[in-house]
Amino acid sequence: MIEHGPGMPWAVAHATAGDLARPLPAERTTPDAAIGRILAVPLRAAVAVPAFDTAAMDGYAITGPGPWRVVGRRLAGPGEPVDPLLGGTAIEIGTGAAVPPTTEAVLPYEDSTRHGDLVSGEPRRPHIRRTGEDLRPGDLLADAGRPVTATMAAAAVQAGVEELHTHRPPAVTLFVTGDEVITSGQPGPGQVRDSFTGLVSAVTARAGGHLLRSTRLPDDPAALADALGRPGAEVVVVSGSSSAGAADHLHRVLTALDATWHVRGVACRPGHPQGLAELPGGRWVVSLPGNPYAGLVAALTLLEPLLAALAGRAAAPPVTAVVTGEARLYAAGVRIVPVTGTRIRPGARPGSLHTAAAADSLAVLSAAWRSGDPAPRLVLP
Ligand SMILES: Nc1nc2c(c(=O)[nH]1)N[C@H]1C(S)=C(S)[C@@H](COP(=O)(O)OP(=O)(O)OC[C@H]3O[C@@H](n4cnc5c(N)ncnc54)[C@H](O)[C@@H]3O)O[C@H]1N2
Ligand code: MOO
Repeated sequence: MIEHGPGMPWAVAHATAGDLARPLPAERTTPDAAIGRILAVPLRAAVAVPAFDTAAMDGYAITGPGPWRVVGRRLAGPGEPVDPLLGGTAIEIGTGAAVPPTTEAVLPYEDSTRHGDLVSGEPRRPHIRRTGEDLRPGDLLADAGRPVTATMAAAAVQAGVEELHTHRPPAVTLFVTGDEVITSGQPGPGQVRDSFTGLVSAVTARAGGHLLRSTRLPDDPAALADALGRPGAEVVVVSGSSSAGAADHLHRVLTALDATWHVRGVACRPGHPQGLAELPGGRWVVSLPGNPYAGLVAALTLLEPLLAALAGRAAAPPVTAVVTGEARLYAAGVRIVPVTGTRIRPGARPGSLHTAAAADSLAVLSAAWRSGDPAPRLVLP
């Protein structure tokens, strides 16, 4: 059962979830498969960029004083190296083609005049991208700990990198408890439709993990114990069953499984009965209160920082920004309210998501907060 008293201060709970877990081991993947993951080792160029002396314009590769006699043509594409250019000669060249050794400049078509096989003009700039002038093998592209973006993956490919070393993304399984919860169709009398699976999936993906599956469980301690005891994902999320009711078995089951509690109740409204525990063997259990808005608060307070840490992201305190408006503050902890821009959206209740649906973030208001003061922000998924 949830401990009596207000519970762990919200900021301590949030920081604890981000500090507890070490990043999962690194894996090698293609650059594209690494997008969204976190670099486990620095990313360095494998080859020079450009890899060869390259024409930067369409025109003529020239050397020596003009006019130049055009002795050949080279367009971008594979091919044996061409012979060095002799003084007073030129070859017609395409952007991206390897320039012949000894080329002094590429004369763009628009700066040149051609009569028969003679070309003349005034080279104003070399228009040659020299081997390695952007990157040399071993140059640093990104430090360990950086998230791999699509741009970074493309830069890695350009620098000849075939594999990136990134932390394995944490896998999550969600157990949706509650005899009253249905996962499809319109609820009948006494039933509610599951609103956790989509939210947990989105928060998980944003933190760098992936939701393996969501399974509904009845309010039955044996079913819950069996589900938690089975090997599987690194992180098990349980929605509902977090509180004091006759059907709320999670705390008893975790005690029976010899779990260690790291967070057991948080001094916040809503979301008070949330928790974070560790099973023998190292799997994590995150307990989300069944009230959907309270569960969302818990997903952003405990699940997201835990997953981010497992995915290899450095823990960071939440961004703080000014909040204006009115809220009923909670004397023994924080009140967590939906906010659009700086403005509080009034009327959020633990069981309902519609107020948060119209907001862009949640603001964490201390008992001392006054309109216009900054407060930590949790961006809504
Ligand atoms: N005597 C006490 N009662 C309650 C306390 C308390 O401290 N003492 N805490 C209240 C608070 S705060 C919350 S939050 C809830 C937490 O409840 P549980 O986590 O045990 O969840 P349930 O009782 O199963 O459900 C609560 C509520 O949420 C609805 N629900 C559950 N799962 C889903 C789902 N997947 N999708 C949509 N809605 C869901 C469920 O039908 C209930 O209405 O306990 C208070 N009680
Ligand atoms: O804190 Mo419950 O988490 O109010 O709805």
